[in-house]
Amino acid sequence: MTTDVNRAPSISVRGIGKSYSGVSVLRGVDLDIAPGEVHGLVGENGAGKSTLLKILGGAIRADDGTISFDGEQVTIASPRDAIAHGVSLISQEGALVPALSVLDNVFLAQWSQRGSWIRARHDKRRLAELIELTGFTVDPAERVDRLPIGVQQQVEILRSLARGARVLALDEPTAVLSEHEKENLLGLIRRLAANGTTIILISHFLDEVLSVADRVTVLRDGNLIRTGKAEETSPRDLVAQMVGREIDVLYPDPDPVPADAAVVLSARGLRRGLVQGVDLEVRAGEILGIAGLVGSGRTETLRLLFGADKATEGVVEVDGAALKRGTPRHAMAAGVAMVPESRKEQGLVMVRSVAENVALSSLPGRRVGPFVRKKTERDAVGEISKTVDIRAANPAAAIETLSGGNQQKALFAKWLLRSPRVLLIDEPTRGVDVAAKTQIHHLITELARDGMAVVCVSSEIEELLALSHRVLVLRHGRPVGEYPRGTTPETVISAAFGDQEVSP
Ligand SMILES: Nc1ncnc2c1ncn2[C@@H]1O[C@H](COP(=O)(O)OP(=O)(O)OP(=O)(O)O)[C@@H](O)[C@H]1O
Repeated sequence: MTTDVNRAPSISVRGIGKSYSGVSVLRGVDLDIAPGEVHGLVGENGAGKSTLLKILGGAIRADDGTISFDGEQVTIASPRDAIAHGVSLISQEGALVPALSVLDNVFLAQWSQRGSWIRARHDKRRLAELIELTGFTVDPAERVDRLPIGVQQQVEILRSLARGARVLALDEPTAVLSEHEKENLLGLIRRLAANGTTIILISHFLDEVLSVADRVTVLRDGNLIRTGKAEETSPRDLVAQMVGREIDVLYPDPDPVPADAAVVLSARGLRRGLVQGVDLEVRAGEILGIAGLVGSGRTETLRLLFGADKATEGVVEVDGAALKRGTPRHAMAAGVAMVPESRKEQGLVMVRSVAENVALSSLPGRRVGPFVRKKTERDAVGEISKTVDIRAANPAAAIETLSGGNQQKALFAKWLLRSPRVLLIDEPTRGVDVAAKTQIHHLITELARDGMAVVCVSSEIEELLALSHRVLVLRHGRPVGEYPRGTTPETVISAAFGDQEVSP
């Protein structure tokens, strides 16, 4: 072997193919990546991006094709093989041991190699160095299951670096990050690449990919459409290549809220944990956005509104009647639905089918809305799946076999089937491709037009300002301002930061 083990290899992928149950999801993919290159990978939900990365990371095996490093063909049959070649995959699913500390997770795989006390001292020092290098703020002693998703991802990156990764494959790493954290991560990617690490980056944020990548590859329906230099490519070009035609990805404007629209949802003095006294009102036909930094109490506020957590103080009212018991069952009976942040932990049963998951929330006694009226359940599930454009091999396919973005759409469909009066949505378009994102925005504006009251939390300030009639900004669990449509993102971001300095 002539490969210098410390240097990132050039990667050559030839004729990679993969099928599931006879359905081809990657076809004859040829790709060359230079050492130290940042290579962007884009495409619609289900295009095959994660599949390609999982093949390089040894999580799955290709049916056809070869992979070579520095001209030598290699076999990557398992994650262990990939790590031995210096390839580290950070997947959408995450791969940490929940009950262990950050330190233990970072060095777990290397435990057998050294005596325990030497290990402890060496590992602590090494982790401190890596934390400094990356600029992450992670407590080495904290259990990883107590950390927000964005920080868990940082732990995975630290683990990859501790293993000496020469190729870092990142599957939608910024989907779970706030604007500020995104900038940090993109800065780190640039620094790592400048030091010779090869980075493969999947993202639905096309501006972001173009800003950090040297070259970008577009996949569509399992085919490689084009690899081009980032500096010669625009987001519009990428969308056209991803979708196969020119499309408009402008956000729709919501209709004005009728002057006489009644208040459907109101909350006064909500408190629990991070939430330190939130008041809000949403009228029929209104979309209220909630913005704030990670830890500002955005998600926690939605959970209190839904009764997923019980408020220690305060009241929530729907149509003027208090939700006394503060449980999800009670909220649902009053017509409140919630699309949660984490599709895995809170929303979907991964081993059950798309149809079962979508139908799961339609318990006896649900309200009969436009999607269900005069239809059998199966037809209704089929129709709603079409409306949000869930791309699955068939409705009987298990949710875990869907691409990440399509899982998100299934989660959305599940709650729409109930035709709620109040829709609470946390990060509605996380992991969703640009075209599908516009569809979801249209859908939310249509639901508001039909009189639904919508509360939407999103880390994407621009999305929030485009979608909402008003944006409420939370800081340290309290509302610190309310902004109408047309406000600049910078204004909202500085309100979210408060007296802290706003990063440019
Ligand atoms: N284990 C599996 N069994 C069956 N089909 C699968 C399995 N894993 C993935 N697929 C299918 O392969 C196709 C490609 O999925 P992949 O996850 O690679 O898409 P993606 O481009 O990463 O999408 P996203 O942007 O939504 O993450 C999808 O149609 C998906 O349903």
